[in-house]
Amino acid sequence: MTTESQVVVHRDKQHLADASATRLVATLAEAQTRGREPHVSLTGGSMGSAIVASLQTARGRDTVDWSRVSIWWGDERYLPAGDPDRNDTQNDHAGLLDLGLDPERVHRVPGPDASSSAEESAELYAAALRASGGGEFDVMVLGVGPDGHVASLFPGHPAQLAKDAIAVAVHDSPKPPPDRVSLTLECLNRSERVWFLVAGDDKAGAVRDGVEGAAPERSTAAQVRGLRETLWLVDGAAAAGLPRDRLEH
Ligand SMILES: O=C1O[C@H](COP(=O)(O)O)[C@@H](O)[C@H](O)[C@H]1O
Repeated sequence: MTTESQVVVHRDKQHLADASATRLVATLAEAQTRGREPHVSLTGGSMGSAIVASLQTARGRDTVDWSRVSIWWGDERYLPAGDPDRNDTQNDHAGLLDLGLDPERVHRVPGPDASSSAEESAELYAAALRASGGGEFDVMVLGVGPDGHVASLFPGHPAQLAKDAIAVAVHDSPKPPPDRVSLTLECLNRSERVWFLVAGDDKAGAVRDGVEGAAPERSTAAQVRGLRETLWLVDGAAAAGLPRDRLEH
């Protein structure tokens, strides 16, 4: 845990998605200026597709060489390629592939059509991360569930406690579908920048717990910090449980 978290509040979900997309573009462009070939981890859920959709029209979009950006996911529902409930399918439908990415650098979590089990999928995904240099992300984008989960690591679930692993199989997920693959806390915590994207009043408690550093049984989000930056990018409704002196606008 290396950085203090900052909270940035946006007017509503759309402004949050648009501002986060602009922030991502600026961060990637700056990394490329330094000669980096950046790695970004995307998220599923309500904000996952919102930021991808906003990237289509984000200011400065063309300053990024998207063909040299590597894309990963923090978690995936263990379903076949193209299943509408997969996070990557939802991001694809939001326009991910219209950005000009190199398909070789879009690293999808294998589903049951490409692996024999969620365990094997996690191993294959971890191997792909190791082959790419070890699973250190420039930007880790995370949604947060109302129960405080990030990726597919649910508070109190055994997968949350996985050690010495990059990725882990998750069974009996409290949120459907039951079988998933997730990056581990150890891996999430090797990201330069961690950005939590959260909108909606049903998430106000999860945001408060995450920002205030609640225990693992209550909040997985609270266990994740970026090496260089930890940002809670939220809308006004999701920020409702926080003291005013924690907020930036
Ligand atoms: O199932 C998932 O849920 C979380 C949060 O989703 P939301 O719809 O409550 O915003 C998401 O971040 C994760 O990637 C996904 O698999």
